[in-house]
Parts: sequence; C-alpha cells; structure tokens
Amino acid sequence: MPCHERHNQLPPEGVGKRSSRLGSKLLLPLVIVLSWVYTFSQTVASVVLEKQERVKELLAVMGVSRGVQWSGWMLEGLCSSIITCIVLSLRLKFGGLAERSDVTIILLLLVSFVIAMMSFAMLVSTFFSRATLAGLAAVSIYLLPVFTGIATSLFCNVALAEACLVLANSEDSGVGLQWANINDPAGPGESYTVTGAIGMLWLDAVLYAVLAWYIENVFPGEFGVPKHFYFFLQKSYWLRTPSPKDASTLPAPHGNLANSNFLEPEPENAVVGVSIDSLGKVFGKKDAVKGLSLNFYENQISCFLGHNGAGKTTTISMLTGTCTPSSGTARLYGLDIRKDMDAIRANMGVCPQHNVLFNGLTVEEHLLFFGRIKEMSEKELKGDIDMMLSEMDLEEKRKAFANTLSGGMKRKLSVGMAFVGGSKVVFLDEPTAGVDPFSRRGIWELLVKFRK
Ligand SMILES: Nc1ncnc2c1ncn2[C@@H]1O[C@H](COP(=O)(O)OP(=O)(O)OP(=O)(O)O)[C@@H](O)[C@H]1O
Repeated sequence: MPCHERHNQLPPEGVGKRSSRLGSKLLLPLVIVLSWVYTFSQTVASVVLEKQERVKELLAVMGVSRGVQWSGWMLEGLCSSIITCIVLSLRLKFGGLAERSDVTIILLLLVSFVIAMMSFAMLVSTFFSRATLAGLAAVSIYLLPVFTGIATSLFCNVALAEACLVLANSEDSGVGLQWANINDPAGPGESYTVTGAIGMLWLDAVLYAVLAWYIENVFPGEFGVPKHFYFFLQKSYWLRTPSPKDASTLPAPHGNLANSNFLEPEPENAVVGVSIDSLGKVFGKKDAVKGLSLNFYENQISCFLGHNGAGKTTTISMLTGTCTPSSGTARLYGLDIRKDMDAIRANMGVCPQHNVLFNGLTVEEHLLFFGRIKEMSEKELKGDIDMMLSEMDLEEKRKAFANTLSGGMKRKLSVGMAFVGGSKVVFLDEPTAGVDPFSRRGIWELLVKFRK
C-alpha cells in the first residue's frame, strides 16, 4: 500500500491525544507502545557504542560487511524481543485486556512491530557517534508522535498504536480480534485495519533499512570512506569485487623513489605488495600526511618511525579504509584504496592502536572468530591458533575472557587477531606498546614467522 494513501486514512489526532480521550481500556495502545521505549533506546545506544569503540570499524576492516553486522544486530534484537512479545501476548490474552481476541494475531502484530522497531533503531543509529547522546535522543525520537500528535504510520509506533485501538474496539464490541474479522476497521467511519497496520509495519521496516543502508554508505562518519551519492547506480557497487592481482604483474616500484639520491635504491627482484603514491591527508588546515610515496615489498616487514603526531596512524587509517585520503592514493596488490576497499579487506589483517576486544569472548574464541571471518574452517585454524597461543605465551589464557587479561596480554591477542586466517597484508599500529620485554620478543618472533 503506498505510503501517502495510508497517511490519508489515519485520524488527525496523534497517539497521545487520541488515547487520552478513550476509556481506561483504550489506554492499551499507549501502554503497549511505551513499553518498548527502553528496548528501542538501548538498541540504538548499543549499536552506536560499537561505532564509538571502533568495533564496527575493526570488523569492517577485517572484511565483515555492514549488511552482515546489521543482520547480526537484528537477529540478536529479535531473539531477545520475541520472548517479550510472547509474554506480552499471553499477558494480554489471559490478563483480561484482550481475552476475546486470537493470541496468534496479537503475537504477529507485536513481532511485526519489533522487526520495524529494530530497523528504525539501525536508521537512528546512523546519525550518532556517541552512545549516551544516541540513547537519550532515541527516547525523544520514539516519543515524538506521542507529544506532537504526528499520526503517520511511517512511525512504526504509530502503526502499532492504531492497531491496538482496533484491538481494543473489537474487544469492547464483544467479538474480539479474530482471523475472520482481521480486515474489519475499528468502527463506523474508521478505515484503519489490523492487516493495514501489519502491512505498514513491514513497509516501514524495509523503508528504514534502505534509508540506513544509503546513509551508512554516503555518510559513514568519522571512520570510513564515503561513497558517491549515486553509488547504487554504479555497476562496480553491485558486481563482484575484483580479487587482488598477482604480485608479479604489478608495475615497477614508484619512479620518484628509485631516482632519489636521499633514498635507498629499490630492492631488486622484490615484489611490490603495497604502493603508496603521493598520499595526503588534511584535517582542517593541518596536513597530517603530505605527499607520501613509498613501496612495501612482499615477504618483508616495513615500519613507520616518527615522532608523536608525525602521521603514522593517519597513514595506516587511510591504507585500511578507515579514513579517506585528501590527495593521492595507494594500491594493495594492485587494488586501489579509493575504489576497491571491500576486496582489499578480504585479504587484510589489522591491529589498531587501541585494543578492540569482545568481553564476552575467550582468547581462543577471538582467534577463531577472526579466522572464520577470513573464511577458514575451524579444522584449518586449529593448528594456527595452537601455534599462536604458544608463541605469544597465552596458552594458559586460552579459555580466559578478554576482560580478565592484563594490558600486555590484550595487546598480544590483538596482534594474533590480525594474523589469524592467513591475511596477505597486515597492518600493526604500535603492536608491542605496553608489552613486557619477554612477550615483546615473542611478538617479534611471531612477526618474522608470519612474514612469508
Ligand atoms: N581526526 C582528526 N582530526 C584532526 N586532526 C587529527 C585527527 N587525527 C589525527 N589528527 C592530527 O594529525 C596529526 C597526525 O596524527 P597521527 O595520529 O596520525 O600521528 P601518529 O604519528 O600516529 O602519532 P602517535 O605516535 O602519537 O600515535 C596530528 O597532528 C593529529 O593531531
């Protein structure tokens, strides 16, 4: 049903105004709608917290697409909310508020609402980067129709409230809401039906998801490379992303470097893995990175040395796609960081400057999780994980949760996560910061081992 049609069919009053006119039983819509405020605001805050703590970005950098991340959130939210839906439906049926109605219709209505609400939470989360602010704003956004009297079913909670009004009216009439009268309006002169409300909830869910997907791509926020506003019209967005080119087919090392008197000559017969070409990043008026041209070679460990604020992290952020270059570009195995980031990420491992760990996962589960993201089977990973744990001296902590590890142990685990799964290019930002000398040597040895 087109949105504008539904819009016209709605009564002019908002949820709050309308409910206040009704008897105590007709407060049902308001009570049901308000009972989801907390779930909504918590979902928005949790999604934004992942963004704030850069978990979302690390997952993206390691090759987990936004779609998969959002599906995970939807699934988690649905699983926990479905129990609430079942309890609420039974409570309405056997608690006397909807005793004549069919409980399966009430359940269908609530589940449809939860799906739309989760999708709405994803959309709202795209506008925020701080979890506390997002949680508070989510409450206001959710209550907006109640306080302003906006009565469009494009708000999923308005659609739910209207359906609850039909439910309350059918209870009052003594028949209750049944599958046989599900298409009947609330009363004479009314046009809203429960099927219409459920249809609108599904339409809302799709609409919110599409909007969230568009906004995420065009305005990815502080961390991420924005796409063109017409990105969905580009063939390259929909077609399979290119795979890394064979290193031997790549162009020769950057000419400027080879001819400079101040630089080491390029190694002979070495294959270029990463080729940085006049890369630059400007923050406001400040050049964080300016005209950087450099090649990194296969089977070698290269490192940036520089004072605090020299631009090392910014360079790594550009190479891993968490920030957009202001000028120049870089190619990783022939793939351009401005265009082919999804393909690059499938073969890339990253250990960010700040540990990004999941408190609910053990050390072994972290390695397993990131290895599985790189599409390796559990069997294939077992040997790798055993070797890593012993090299990093974390064997004893195999089953320990991440939040019980010391700072140094967390760092070692972060390094392990970057290597697990056989990534072709691995970026490590200060991998041994805060690690004791013995473990530092362990990490170095690990790096040498994984070089090839
Ligand atoms: N998001 C940002 N907004 C504005 N300026 C930034 C931002 N990120 C970095 N900078 C600035 O860019 C410059 C380079 O910072 P960067 O973090 O890349 O340095 P670094 O070499 O990694 O430093 P450190 O060794 O301390 O980690 C600094 O002057 C920093 O203040």
